[in-house]
Amino acid sequence: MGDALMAAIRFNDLTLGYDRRPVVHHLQGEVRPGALLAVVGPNGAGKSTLLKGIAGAIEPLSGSVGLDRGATRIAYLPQAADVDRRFPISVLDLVSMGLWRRTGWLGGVGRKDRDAIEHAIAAVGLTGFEDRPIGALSGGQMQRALFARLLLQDAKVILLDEPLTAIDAKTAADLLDLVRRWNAEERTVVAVLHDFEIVKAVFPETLLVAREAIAWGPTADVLTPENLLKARRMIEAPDPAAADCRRAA
Ligand SMILES: Nc1ncnc2c1ncn2[C@@H]1O[C@H](COP(=O)(O)OP(=O)(O)OP(=O)(O)O)[C@@H](O)[C@H]1O
Repeated sequence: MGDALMAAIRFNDLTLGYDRRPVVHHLQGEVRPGALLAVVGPNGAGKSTLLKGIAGAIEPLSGSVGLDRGATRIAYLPQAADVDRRFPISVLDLVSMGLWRRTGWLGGVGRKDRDAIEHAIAAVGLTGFEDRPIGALSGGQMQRALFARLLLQDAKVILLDEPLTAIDAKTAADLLDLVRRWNAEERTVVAVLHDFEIVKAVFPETLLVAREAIAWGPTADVLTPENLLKARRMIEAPDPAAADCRRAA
């Protein structure tokens, strides 16, 4: 019971996949509250799948993700490619969605909420863009708007799937400042990233996945040439763990 309170996210022999085909196998471990954890690995390693599993967007094939869904609010930023920007809404509408949990679909937005929305938009440098349709934003501006929505969600656990991909250096630096701010506020941040320089500079802890956890711990201990080679080999080889899973089933 005491232990349960110590973890923000707990993986209990977690296997995730699609159509009964496992992608991430037998993950075990826990993310402590307030952790700043990078998830890295080759393309197709299962990083996005893992975030979807934590967010509850997909059900485990076996095992479980332990979190107190009632008490722990989760905010999830999907990969940019998964966000439909043809949806005809303005920046203001998009950012305001961060308050839906509080206001409900038809709930009124009071003065305090309007201030909070304004602050969030200012915090990501989008003041003046409020009425712009999201389809008319650059990739970087869209990512700023999505971060403003995350700010309003006020979640204890924040999941970011490749938040800095195809983003210029200035925007990346601004968004990383928000990540640092969340960390200072003792929120738990789990981010899928491909840029190891950013991981080393900002994320003290790293999980290297390639179908399974190859290494998990302090970033410098995880991002070694040996571990990265092991991860690449794991992805390039036929999937032996899938056979293991069938045997275990
Ligand atoms: N909706 C889906 N249905 C079936 N298979 C899927 C689905 N989404 C992902 N996969 C498969 O699961 C595996 C892991 O994909 P995932 O997107 O989790 O990897 P990733 O590590 O995030 O990769 P990348 O770095 O390329 O984004 C891949 O083989 C992929 O083809």
